[in-house]
Amino acid sequence: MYNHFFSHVDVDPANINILDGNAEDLEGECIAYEEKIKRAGGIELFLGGIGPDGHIAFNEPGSSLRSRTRVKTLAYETILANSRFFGNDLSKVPKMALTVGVQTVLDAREVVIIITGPHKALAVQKCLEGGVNHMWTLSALQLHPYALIVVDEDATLELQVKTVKYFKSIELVASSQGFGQGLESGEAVGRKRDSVLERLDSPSSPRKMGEGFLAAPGEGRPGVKRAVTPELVPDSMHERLPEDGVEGEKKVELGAMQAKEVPSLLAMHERVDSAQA
Ligand SMILES: N[C@@H]1[C@@H](O)[C@H](O)[C@@H](COP(=O)(O)O)O[C@@H]1O
Repeated sequence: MYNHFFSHVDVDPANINILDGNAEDLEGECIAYEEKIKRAGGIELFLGGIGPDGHIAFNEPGSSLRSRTRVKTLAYETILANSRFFGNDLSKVPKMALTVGVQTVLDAREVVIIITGPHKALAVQKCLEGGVNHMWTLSALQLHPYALIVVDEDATLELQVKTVKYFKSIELVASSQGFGQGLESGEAVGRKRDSVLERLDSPSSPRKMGEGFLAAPGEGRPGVKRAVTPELVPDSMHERLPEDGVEGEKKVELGAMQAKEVPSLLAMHERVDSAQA
């Protein structure tokens, strides 16, 4: 960690906290680690990798998705994968490790996982295309609001072509619209939330709780009437678009397949209008 990471970034050594696998009281060490995270205000960014069996941190297959920092017995595959750090001598690789839990990772504000190589391709497929599953613990990230998985081409080998194309196309469209992968700072998100809450609570806010709800006839709560608000009148989406397209819209260069699909989607209203005529 020092050679490959900490020595390259501007970090105060006092702020480096690595679990001590040689601590006398291993359980105490794990409890203290969770407590330190809590006292620091939580993990801002969790950066990690996975094993070929899809484990995140050292949360081997079958780990509880609610797990926290604890002692974990390593799978043979993991011992094998980590033998490169021990002169390829299996007997020197520890058989147990201290690791943050799946829930510890899920609690981080943002998670970035870097996955390279064909030997991780099956794990990528299981975790991205399959459901949330404790046998492939990376899959728990499907529940995280800000998770980014960075892969090389080799790691995508087991994915469906459709999946790879899908992710590439949404990336292209998002960047053409000026959206990156960046996550706003916690403060900025907090400020935005405060201002929205303030607006909702403001007495001058046109919408108060209960207004605009549809109550079944005769079952309405006192003061709540069935009303057709302007929002409930169906309108045509295309009428909201300016004649010459959305202002500032950038041209999206899509592959041959999408190029055919996008214009037909944009022209959807025309088909609806002609069907109604
Ligand atoms: N605990 C796991 C390791 O078991 C795994 O090997 C590594 C990925 O490392 P790499 O991307 O170098 O294979 O991620 C985590 O740290």
